Amino acid sequence: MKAHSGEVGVFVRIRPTANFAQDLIQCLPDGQTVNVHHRKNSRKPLDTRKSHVSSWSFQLEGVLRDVSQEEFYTRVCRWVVLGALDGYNGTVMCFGQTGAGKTYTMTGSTESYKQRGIIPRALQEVFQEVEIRTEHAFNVYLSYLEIYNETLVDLLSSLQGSPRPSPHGMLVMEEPGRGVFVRGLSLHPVHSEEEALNLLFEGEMNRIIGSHALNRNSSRSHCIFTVHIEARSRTLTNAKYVTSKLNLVDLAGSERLGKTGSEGQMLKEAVYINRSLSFLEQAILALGDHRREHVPFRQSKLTHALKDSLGGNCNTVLVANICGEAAQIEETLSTLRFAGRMKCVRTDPVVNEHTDPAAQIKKLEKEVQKLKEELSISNTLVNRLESTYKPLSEAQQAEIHSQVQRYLEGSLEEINIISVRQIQAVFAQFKLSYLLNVLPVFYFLFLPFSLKNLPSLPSSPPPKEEAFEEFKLGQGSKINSILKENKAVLLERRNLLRQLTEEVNAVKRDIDCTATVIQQHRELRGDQGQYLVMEGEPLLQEPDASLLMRLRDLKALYRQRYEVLRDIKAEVNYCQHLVDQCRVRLLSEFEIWYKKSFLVPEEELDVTMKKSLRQVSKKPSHKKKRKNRCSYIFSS
Ligand SMILES: Nc1ncnc2c1ncn2[C@@H]1O[C@H](COP(=O)(O)OP(=O)(O)OP(=O)(O)O)[C@@H](O)[C@H]1O
Repeated sequence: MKAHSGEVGVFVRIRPTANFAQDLIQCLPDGQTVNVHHRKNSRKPLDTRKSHVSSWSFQLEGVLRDVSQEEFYTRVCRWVVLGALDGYNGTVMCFGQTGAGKTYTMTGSTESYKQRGIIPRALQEVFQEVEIRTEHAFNVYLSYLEIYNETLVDLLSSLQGSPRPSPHGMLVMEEPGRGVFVRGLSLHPVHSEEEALNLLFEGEMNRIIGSHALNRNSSRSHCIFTVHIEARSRTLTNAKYVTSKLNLVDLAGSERLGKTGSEGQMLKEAVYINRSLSFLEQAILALGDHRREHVPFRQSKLTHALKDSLGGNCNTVLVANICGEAAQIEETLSTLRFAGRMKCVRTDPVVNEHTDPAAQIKKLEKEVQKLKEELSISNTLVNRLESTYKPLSEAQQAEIHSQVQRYLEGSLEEINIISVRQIQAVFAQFKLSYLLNVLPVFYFLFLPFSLKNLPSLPSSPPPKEEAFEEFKLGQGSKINSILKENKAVLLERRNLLRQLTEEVNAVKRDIDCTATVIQQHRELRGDQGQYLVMEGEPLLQEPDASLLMRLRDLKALYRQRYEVLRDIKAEVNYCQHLVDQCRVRLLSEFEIWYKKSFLVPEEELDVTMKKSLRQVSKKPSHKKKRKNRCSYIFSS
């Protein structure tokens, strides 16, 4: 199933009625056009003297009247569900006035199996496909979110294994790579259609129980049922996998406040619904206008939660549910206008492909192993010595250090290349020498190691610990003092870093507190009905200007301190690097000094050292050959 690139799929579904207003609503035979004629005084159809008739024509992807639930699902939703199984995000959303058939379309009627709606049919389709697509392993999870009066409710939180509700409540959030998600919303793994349906019923039940307990109307909320799908190939052993979200959204019914004459709790619910639907409309308008750079998604919980499901990287379908009666003609018109705007929103779905880091590592490890084996075979074929992939031993490192020093001093003409690892170690030694010579702090302290000032040779070597202390006071005193100095600088930088981190965290806490207070102010005003609604448009009152200014200043301070923190972090890393380098240098010089000072027998030397020493011995030397091999080592 390919994605529908282009526009959002918009369909109209007309609720069956015996009083269909034939003269006001005309469905054209093309199955895509609906014409509406509206008389200003249509509530009094007989009084036609002063009425003025206006006509509108809406062309959509489909106008569906008297279609069964099965046909509706097949024509409107099936492709979105199949797309989700292929890794495309999908959204099907029902919009319309109260009683127009949104819940019937989305969930269906409990009266008969035939009348089940989109959600149960989609769940059936998903698990049928999971059975068929044996080349993939699927993981399916469900979540069920309700938004009532701008409050987020987890309809599946009563289930076993759900995370404990966060003390901060649920929150719509965004993260790079993860997109929009609701923090604190429980996600439940399901393995069969039956298990999934049980969760749907549980959620429906919780919605009803919640509405009774809190004395509110269950159809006065927005509901988002989400099927989260993850698919991994069973045949390809690559680390790639795809994920998708299928959002099935039943919006609360839109209604005109004046018409219903509602008051108290009902009025408050209606204000919240109208406000969030008006924000939804604003977001849709912005999405449809390609010149607009900013889309106001954060104005309500609904638009924020649906941010990545209304167009863009998503197969989106809007079902505009309308009533066919003359008395509802104004609401029908307003629903069709919304549908017309939604048609302008563009979609460009792409598969959500991810790379599994653990699988990627496994794959690379296998590849390395294979390459090693191939290299080993090729070495055998050309009679080359086996390369080793183990890290260099201390003795090997000491030898490389000695070679580099002698090379720099001019006593060694060239360094024989043995392996890539050895080349890297040689370069590291060059770098270290360079750093020790050019950095001002080391410049005057650094003196190249000299073999001429060797101590007189004792008969048996002293313990290494003792010798090391002696070395640090004598031959290695310079590099030791550099190490000490660098350690002190590192400590001082680390303290500064700790101090700055605390400062930055304190500013962050301040920002969070201020933002919470601002949010509380806003909610308080909303609760007290201070959000005015004029002509369906909500008027927002801002919290105290001083709080907003404080938030702005805190954010600026945070940015500034964060930059300093970042610089200090880099300095600490650099200082740590220097300390490590000095430590290696001190140890390797000590190793050389120890061996040279205390006549370490040749057998104790590493094979690599012996080899390179022999190479040196083979070279024509301007120095006199000695009988004793050890004394020869010292002279080189
Ligand atoms: N296509 C249809 N065929 C048969 N009955 C329908 C159809 N659409 C809606 N109904 C019936 O109309 C009534 C109202 O429908 P429904 O509850 O789905 O409306 P709604 O838009 O969800 O309303 P609300 O916004 O209040 O939740 C229900 O009894 C439902 O069974």
